[in-house]
Amino acid sequence: MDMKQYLTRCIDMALDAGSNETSYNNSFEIEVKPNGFIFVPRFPAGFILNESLYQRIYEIAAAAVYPEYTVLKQSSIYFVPLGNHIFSVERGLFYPWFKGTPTRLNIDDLDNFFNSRKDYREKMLIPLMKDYYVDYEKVTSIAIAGSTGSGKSMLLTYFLSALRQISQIVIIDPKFDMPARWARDHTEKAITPSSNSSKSDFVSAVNDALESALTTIYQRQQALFQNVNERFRPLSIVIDELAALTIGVNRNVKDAFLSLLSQISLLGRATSVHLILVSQRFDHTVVPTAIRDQMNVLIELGHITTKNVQFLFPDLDPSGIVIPQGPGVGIIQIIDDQHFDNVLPFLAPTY
Ligand SMILES: Nc1ncnc2c1ncn2[C@@H]1O[C@H](COP(=O)(O)OP(=O)(O)OP(=O)(O)O)[C@@H](O)[C@H]1O
Repeated sequence: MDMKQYLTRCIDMALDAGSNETSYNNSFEIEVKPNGFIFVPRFPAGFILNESLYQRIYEIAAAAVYPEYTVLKQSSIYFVPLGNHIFSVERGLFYPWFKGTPTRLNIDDLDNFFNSRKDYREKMLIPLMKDYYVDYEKVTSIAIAGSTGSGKSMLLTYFLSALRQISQIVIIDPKFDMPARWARDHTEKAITPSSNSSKSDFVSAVNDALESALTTIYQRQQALFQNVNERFRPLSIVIDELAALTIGVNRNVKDAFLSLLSQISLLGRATSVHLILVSQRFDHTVVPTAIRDQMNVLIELGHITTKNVQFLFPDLDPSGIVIPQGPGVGIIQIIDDQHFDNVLPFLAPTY
């Protein structure tokens, strides 16, 4: 059986299951293309071509073609005109896919791996999975979410090793944990709480660092005003466990922190000032929606459920996305002008 026949049967049987009145039999056709397949309904049909039908077919097909293909989840119905000028079959529902499944990178020695990348452009392309890169010049802010033990620290260390080659880094580590140790071992700057000062003092120190980043942004804006082609070395502000900075802190200090963070997230794009934020959750008590909306690399690790993804991916219903099991696994979306905006299964690099 070829893919066209196989998909037709899978969809036909699953759609008809449990329904007495509706027969899909002979009422649609499947066209298989290299970059996806098209569900072509034959009108008049006994079903309604709506969002719910689109997503049901996605769920059936995504599982049916795994692991030969990965069908890309769309947030809404994807119509395509077929251009054949036959009223009954002039349109279809498109399901983009790519061959195979997302594949994890296994790296022996992280520092060696990034040191061996040669020129600056190559270093700017941070590999995240096999044949899947994020271009640091094209994105401003990265959000990493996930429950305890889901692999956030390991992924953050990976990003830090990559960024060390291309960016000035300021690390903010409220838990005095892995990022602080990494900074010590790699002689980078880290802001951490100290035993003899209050939490508000610590957040005030963080605010000083953010103000300094904002000053850099203003200076760079001036430079850009003079010369629109001016390029800057990236400055990356890395904040681990964001929630720890906003909970239980003096109201004024917290408001100042969130206001600075919002300004950096809004203005950093043109001036190469980046935010990398890590938090178990990104609900509105942790980060205002204005900041969340500016994030253009979104990663959720751990258990992927509608409830868990609602903050980083408010429009996503994750049902049907085939996510492998294991540590450092979840979903990713890169919003730039190079990737499709789809949410993909994600396997964080192992090293
Ligand atoms: N990409 C990965 N590849 C292989 N193993 C991983 C990966 N990510 C995480 N793990 C395993 O899962 C364990 C927990 O990961 P990690 O400490 O990064 O989680 P976390 O989300 O930072 O947890 P916490 O919030 O408690 O700090 C790691 O010690 C490692 O054994």
